[in-house]
Amino acid sequence: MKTTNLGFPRIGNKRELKKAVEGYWKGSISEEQLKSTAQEIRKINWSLQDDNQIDLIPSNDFSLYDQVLDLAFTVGAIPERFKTLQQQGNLSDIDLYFAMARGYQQKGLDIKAMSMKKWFDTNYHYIVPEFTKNQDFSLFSSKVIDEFKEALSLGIKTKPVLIGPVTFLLLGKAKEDNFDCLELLDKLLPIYAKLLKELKKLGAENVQFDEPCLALDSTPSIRNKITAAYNYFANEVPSLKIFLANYFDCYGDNLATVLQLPIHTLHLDITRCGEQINDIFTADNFLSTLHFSIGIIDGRNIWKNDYQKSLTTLSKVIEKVGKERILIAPSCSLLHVPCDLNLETETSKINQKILPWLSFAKQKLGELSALKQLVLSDNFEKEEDYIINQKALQTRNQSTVVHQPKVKERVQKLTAKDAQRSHLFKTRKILQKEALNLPLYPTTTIGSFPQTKEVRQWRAAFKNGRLSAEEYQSKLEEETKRTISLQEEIGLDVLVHGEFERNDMVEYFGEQLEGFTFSSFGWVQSYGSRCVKPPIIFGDVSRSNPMTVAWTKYAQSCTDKYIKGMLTGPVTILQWSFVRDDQPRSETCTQIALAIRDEVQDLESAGIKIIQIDEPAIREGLPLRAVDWATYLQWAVNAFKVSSSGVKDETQIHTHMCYSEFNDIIKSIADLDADVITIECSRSQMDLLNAFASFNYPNDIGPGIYDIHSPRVPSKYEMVDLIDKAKRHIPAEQLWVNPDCGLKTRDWPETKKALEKMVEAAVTARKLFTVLA
Ligand SMILES: CN1c2c(nc(N)[nH]c2=O)NC[C@@H]1CNc1ccc(C(=O)N[C@@H](CCC(=O)N[C@@H](CCC(=O)N[C@@H](CCC(=O)O)C(=O)O)C(=O)O)C(=O)O)cc1
Ligand SMILES: N[C@@H](CCS)C(=O)O
Ligand SMILES: [Zn+2]
Repeated sequence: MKTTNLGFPRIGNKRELKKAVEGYWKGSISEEQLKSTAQEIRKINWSLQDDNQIDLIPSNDFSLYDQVLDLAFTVGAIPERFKTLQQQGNLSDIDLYFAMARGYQQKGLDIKAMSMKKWFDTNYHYIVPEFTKNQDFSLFSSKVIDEFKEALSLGIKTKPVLIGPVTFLLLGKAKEDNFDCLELLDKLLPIYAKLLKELKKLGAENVQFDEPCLALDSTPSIRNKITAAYNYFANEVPSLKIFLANYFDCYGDNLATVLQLPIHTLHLDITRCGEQINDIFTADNFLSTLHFSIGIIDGRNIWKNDYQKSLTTLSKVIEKVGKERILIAPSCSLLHVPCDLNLETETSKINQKILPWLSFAKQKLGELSALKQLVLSDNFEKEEDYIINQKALQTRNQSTVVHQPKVKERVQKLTAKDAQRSHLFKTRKILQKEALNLPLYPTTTIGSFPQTKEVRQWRAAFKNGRLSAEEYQSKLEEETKRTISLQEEIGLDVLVHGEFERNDMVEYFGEQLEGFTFSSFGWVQSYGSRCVKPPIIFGDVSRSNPMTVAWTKYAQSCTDKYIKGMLTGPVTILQWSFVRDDQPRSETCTQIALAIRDEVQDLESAGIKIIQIDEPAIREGLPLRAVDWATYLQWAVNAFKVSSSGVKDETQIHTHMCYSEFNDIIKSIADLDADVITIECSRSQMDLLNAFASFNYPNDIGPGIYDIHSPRVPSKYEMVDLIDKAKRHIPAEQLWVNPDCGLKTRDWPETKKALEKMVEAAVTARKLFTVLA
């Protein structure tokens, strides 16, 4: 029996990679310095896994930006505009790579970045490969080979990780009509084969192919492609052991196919789909040579593994196939959990009572080797590792900090009425029009304004005591006031306070809610160099004090215009936190919803007439298989409605969503019954609105008319054009004008210019509307 790992976090314990990459972008460090930091991180990660006696250690799980972009780069799937850019701008390969991820606006050139999308149901974003019908592939980068050699020189023969060809093509975007990216498989496979042969020559024995597309609803054509690809590899490189990994859900209707593949090992995510063990071992057609990687350590959450449960599962598997054909593994790459719990020392903000219940990436490696030892032990119950583990779990189960009867009671007492506004939108719209008197195409922003280095430094200084609470508050109030004056000058209709007090839109709320704790160094990569520090929900959730009322009231005191109160919604707080695993997610979500409801009502009582409850993660939380959607949508929509329905009809509730496609869930979006929804739309040139239009979406919509992910300032006419496009989908009286998302990652000069143009565009669109009417 062996242990293996599927991938390790690459940002470094203290986000060394983030700092180096951003330093390189700013020009403060050289390419060599960046590469040396990257190499040091890889070395630390490999050594750590080696020290923990992991038998099969991954390589090529490292990335300077994103592993899907790495693969596109490796197989030469470089869109034409970037090939031209490289020539015109004389870019080095590394600058070409970053240009694909971030776009390029220098030397008079203006090239749009490739788009980003959520990686399955995670909060990690990948760069979407772009494919054309006549797409050619070639071996463009030797990263996979280089990193294998690098580990070899440290005495570690790794298992290189590659995203499988079928998943890679399915994740891509066809840049031309009427062609299916999967048609490119035959052209792509020889490039993979070249890599495999080269790896084999260097001594590689195992290669991991990640094919998480197998966790999605599939088709016979996709299954045929899977069969074709892995038969091809087996023929081309017969002696290489192929480790096929699917994670985040069951193999489902793909199971029969994968059980027949000429592969060495099949990886199963037991944390998400325990029942597939039974399915496999009751199937009469799996190959007697097949090995199984049992993904039993949760790669998506931070709770200690329950050794008793795991050993029971493992013993069932061993009984069927014997120890020799088993590997113990995390359920997926450890990319989705923080690096090391040991960084949370006694000075950490983390609740010290909770600490013994947790396990981050490094600790999960320890769990893997401990489990292996326990399986091999004659009397595991007497082993120290087992006793300590069970004691920690017992303390957690019995802890008084977890269970709050009053919270449970409040959830129990909820009725349908609590999740329903008093009147239908039609009536509310009239009342709100009277109360608010906003123009046609009202202009607003999504909430955050630039989180400058200064703002972050004030927060850091406040946290470590170098700035008093009064000084911190007064600095943020000044920044808020300045931002409000600016919004007034620009002529926006509905203003925001700017969210300067927030480290993050979820962590900020987590820090103030009961039942949550938060780490000091628990960073997880969200995209590129950007990281988040997900709060940890360990117990029943409630709100003991208002969280945003003082900031919002202060902002409202600076202006006669409306300030939009700004909250994060229950589903998003749930989705972007590490969630307790001892009760259903729906229960935890309802508890959060009640806490947000309290805040909404307090904002209303403080005189705030417009309140936005952000839910960018509703779509991301959708289960991977359609059969599970209805249950999720029912409780997720209900939670939002619990949070938003405790106010008067005149109070206008907004919600905001980004990174989402709405076709699949449009009915549920309508069921949220928010008075206004603002959505990210500009990159799709309003195509996203099709879903709303064909559904005759009844409430108001603000389709984003400028892309906030790029420093580029759109012209007024571009935006007038987008408003016009939106008007072709949705009646003008329902439309709002706003950017795609918050402005926290932008700089001030471009923000100011873009918002000025946006307001000018709304004014022009209003005039055009009047003329045409
Ligand atoms: C909307 N998005 C979000 C997602 N998930 C979230 N949980 N939150 C989101 O907003 N998912 C989808 C998208 C992803 N988008 C982003 C966008 C931007 C970031 C980002 O900027 N992350 C920051 C970290 C933010 C943060 O917590 N900042 C802290 C400061 C922490 C820090 O760096 N401190 C320094 C000292 C300060 C200094 O001197 O500058 C230190 O510790 O060294 C804060 O503001 O207080 C990032 O840096 O990556 C993430 C997701
Ligand atoms: N209110 C948040 C939403 C981000 S999705 C912001 O503006 O940053
Ligand atoms: Zn957003």
